[in-house]
Amino acid sequence: MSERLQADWLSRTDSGALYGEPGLELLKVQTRLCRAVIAVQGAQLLEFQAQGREPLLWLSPRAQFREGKPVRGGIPLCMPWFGVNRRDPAKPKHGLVRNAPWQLSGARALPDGEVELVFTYDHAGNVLFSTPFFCEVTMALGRGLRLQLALQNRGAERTEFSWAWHTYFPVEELCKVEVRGLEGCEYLDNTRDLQRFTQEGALTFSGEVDRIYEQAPERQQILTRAPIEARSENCHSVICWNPGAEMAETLEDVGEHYREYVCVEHGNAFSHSWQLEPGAMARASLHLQR
Ligand SMILES: O=P(O)(O)OC[C@H]1O[C@@H](O)[C@H](O)[C@@H](O)[C@@H]1O
Repeated sequence: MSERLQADWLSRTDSGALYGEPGLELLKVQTRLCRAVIAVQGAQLLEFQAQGREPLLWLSPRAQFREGKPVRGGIPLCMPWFGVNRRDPAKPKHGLVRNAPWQLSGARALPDGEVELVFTYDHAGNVLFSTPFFCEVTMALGRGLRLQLALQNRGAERTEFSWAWHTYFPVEELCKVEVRGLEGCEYLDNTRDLQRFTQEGALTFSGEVDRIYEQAPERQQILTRAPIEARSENCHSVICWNPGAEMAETLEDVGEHYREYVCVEHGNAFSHSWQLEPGAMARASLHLQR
């Protein structure tokens, strides 16, 4: 049973009701412009579909919905470190906010038919990441999807934060997908000890791809049957990932489904990580649309 919140376009449900796997609290958005499902844990969009268009996000048919565990698909937010923690590789990959309990702190309808949700997460500082920080994600859902991030260092020391919106996009034929908008960019190849290369032409996927593009431009297109446009502000890193057949076998929530998605992730990692002074706040945004 889903419980209606104050707005008639927003209801509370859970992963048992929607995906047959109890474990996580979910929010459902249904408006005349779109439908979306969001996990409160991690403030993670799991599904988004604009009226009359194809779904924008891929959610693994093998996704697991457990408290404190990452959900495979949608848009997890990786933070306060992206990928392997460089100071302590034993720490969990991609930081802690994707597995953390967030708060829904606002929900309102905008004049043009879009709706806006605001989620916050307040990190007190712990053994995983000692600096306290505050994070706010605003989602505007309409014919497209707009995400805004505000991150504030609430500690007493200058601290490095690296992060990305780790978006999973659905594709029909992995071997025919092209990502445009990265031509000529330098990237670090995570399948080759982070060696540096230059992207020649559009990015295609034959085998494992795991690349961190630096100084990425603001726009990319993911060419599938219904092309996807990504436009970002203040996201200087774009990370492209698909595990390929062999690595996918080792991921129990992916397996043979690796052919169904590509990740094109937007954020600031490696040389573009944010260095925030005590009290400083940084912002970024991402706009996605079919
Ligand atoms: O399985 P996870 O922790 O969600 O990470 C998935 C992938 O995320 C990508 O962003 C990384 O570049 C890859 O190296 C990583 O394998």
